[in-house]
Amino acid sequence: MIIDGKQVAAQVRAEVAAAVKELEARGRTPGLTVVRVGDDPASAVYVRGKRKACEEVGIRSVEHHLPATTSQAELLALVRQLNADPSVDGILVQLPLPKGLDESEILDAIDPGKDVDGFHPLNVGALCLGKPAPRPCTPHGVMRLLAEAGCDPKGKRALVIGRSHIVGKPMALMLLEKHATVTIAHSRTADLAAEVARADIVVAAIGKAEMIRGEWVKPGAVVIDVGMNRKPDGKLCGDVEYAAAAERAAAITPVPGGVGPMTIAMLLVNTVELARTRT
Ligand SMILES: NC(=O)C1=CN([C@@H]2O[C@H](COP(=O)(O)OP(=O)(O)OC[C@H]3O[C@@H](n4cnc5c(N)ncnc54)[C@H](OP(=O)(O)O)[C@@H]3O)[C@@H](O)[C@H]2O)C=CC1
Ligand SMILES: Nc1nc(=O)c2c([nH]1)NC[C@@H]1CN(c3ccc(C(=O)N[C@@H](CCC(=O)O)C(=O)O)cc3)C=[N+]21
Ligand SMILES: [Mg+2]
Repeated sequence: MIIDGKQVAAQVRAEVAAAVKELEARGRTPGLTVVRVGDDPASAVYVRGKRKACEEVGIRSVEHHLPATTSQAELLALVRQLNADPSVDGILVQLPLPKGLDESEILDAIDPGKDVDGFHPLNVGALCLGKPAPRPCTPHGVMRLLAEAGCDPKGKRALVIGRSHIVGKPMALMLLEKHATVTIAHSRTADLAAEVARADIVVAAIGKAEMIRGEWVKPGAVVIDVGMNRKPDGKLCGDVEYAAAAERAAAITPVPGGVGPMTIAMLLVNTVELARTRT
């Protein structure tokens, strides 16, 4: 079974569009502001996708594109200006920031009530404690894909490969919340193949083209590929050796068309939710 992220994302966008209409009937158009500093190529793809999705569902989207030479003080000033702007419901500062900028100081400065990414320490803490708060879009989207694929994590061995603040760590917390037995692997993991071979659910969030071999996958496992890598021929591919893994997996997400579209859809969900709570 191929888990069709494009299709699920379209369904989520339709739900969001209905919620936007409701808010609009109360005179409230949700607004998302994206801040991009410099020219990270992966970020450019993401920004285009977001703009299009916002248009489709009726969210007002504003983009600030600053040069790579922007100073910490200038970026902080912009964040504070957006915090104070009542037309802004969600603020997203595109990561990674260019070298020399202090990412954590910027994320801390975002109003936690406008933190669409769920990266502010207060919202990370809320996730950790199981309290309601905006949730990081990529792992949130993965949870929705698992649900759509009929995969209940309860009691399953889940392996998350990668421990970044934006994907791996929150992913592990969300799987734990759904009662999976969670393992987190990373660059110092001793025997990755053995960890994969044990897992009922594998979430790969590494950033290394096709490094998870299909033959490692346990027959009947559910494989979620978060990776977004570009091959020498320019094509996108994931962190999992797709064709070989698909032969063994019960269900698997493709790249593109898997997790990526869901990340954007969940960003819209978070924006509308923030607008609602601010109304
Ligand atoms: N589809 C989507 O919506 C999104 C896709 N992505 C993609 O997902 C991937 C991961 O992103 P992100 O979490 O930001 O990446 P990071 O680079 O921040 O984290 C990568 C993680 O992978 C681990 N890792 C690196 N090499 C190995 C290895 N050989 N074996 C096991 N673990 C390893 C690292 O371990 P250590 O901590 O020890 O260094 C680290 O924890 C990227 O391809 C990115 O483009 C990201 C966000 C959204
Ligand atoms: N503050 C912040 N939040 C993020 O969530 C964030 C970020 N910074 N920086 C960059 C990464 C990466 N990311 C992607 C989201 C969607 C696709 C996506 O839509 N991918 C399409 C492919 C598009 C294509 O064809 O090129 C797909 O997988 O089908 C990709 C990448 C979010 N990130
Ligand atoms: Mg994808």
